[in-house]
Amino acid sequence: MTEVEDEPAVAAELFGERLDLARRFAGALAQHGEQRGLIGPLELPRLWSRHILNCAVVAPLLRPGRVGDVGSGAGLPGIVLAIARPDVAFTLIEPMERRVIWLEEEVSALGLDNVVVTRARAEELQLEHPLDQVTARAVSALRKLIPLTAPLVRAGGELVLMKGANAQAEIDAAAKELRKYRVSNAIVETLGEGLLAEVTRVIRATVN
Ligand SMILES: C[S@@+](CC[C@H](N)C(=O)[O-])C[C@H]1O[C@@H](n2cnc3c(N)ncnc32)[C@H](O)[C@@H]1O
Repeated sequence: MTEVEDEPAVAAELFGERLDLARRFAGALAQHGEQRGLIGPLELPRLWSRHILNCAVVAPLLRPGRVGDVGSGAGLPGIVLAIARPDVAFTLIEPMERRVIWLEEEVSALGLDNVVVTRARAEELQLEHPLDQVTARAVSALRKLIPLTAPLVRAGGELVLMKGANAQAEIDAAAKELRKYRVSNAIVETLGEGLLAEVTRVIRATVN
């Protein structure tokens, strides 16, 4: 054992009996991701440890209910979370046609019956039922991400936004937007410490 736990055990715990689905998704992304413009070539060798598992550690934060993933792109974190949490209904929100096609193909190939893919810019989306939680990864800085995500969430719901090491600075810079969109209790939470090669940071905040 090195300074991190052994990754197969972490993956088995996060995905349970759906570990094979996660491996199939990682395999598809490794095979087609670069050619379809979903993932850079430098990311391929660390796809499993730095992308799939870094997204999967967010899964325990989700409540059974309706979760949207804004800017799903390659399916990170949306598809990974949908594999890990079959009890949650996911809406993957992505405006780019070729990425939407990829997401729809993977949802169908993996047989994910808890996922709907919606082609839209998040700020233009009209939802019949607001979401319980919204996730996003690598979409934009928090002050720009708040107007895209908070309006999709019901009062009392939550934002769970994957961020880098400067997450707290992003919260500080977004004070005006947090107020305007009635988002409170923004905190940075670190996930996967001692479990993953690189920790995952999320900003969690309540939408009022
Ligand atoms: C850098 S990619 C990140 C994709 C994925 N979340 C990941 O971590 O690999 C940003 C994604 O956000 C999408 N996006 C950009 N603006 C958006 C908007 N207004 N609403 C929804 N998605 C948006 C882009 O099309 C793109 O797929």
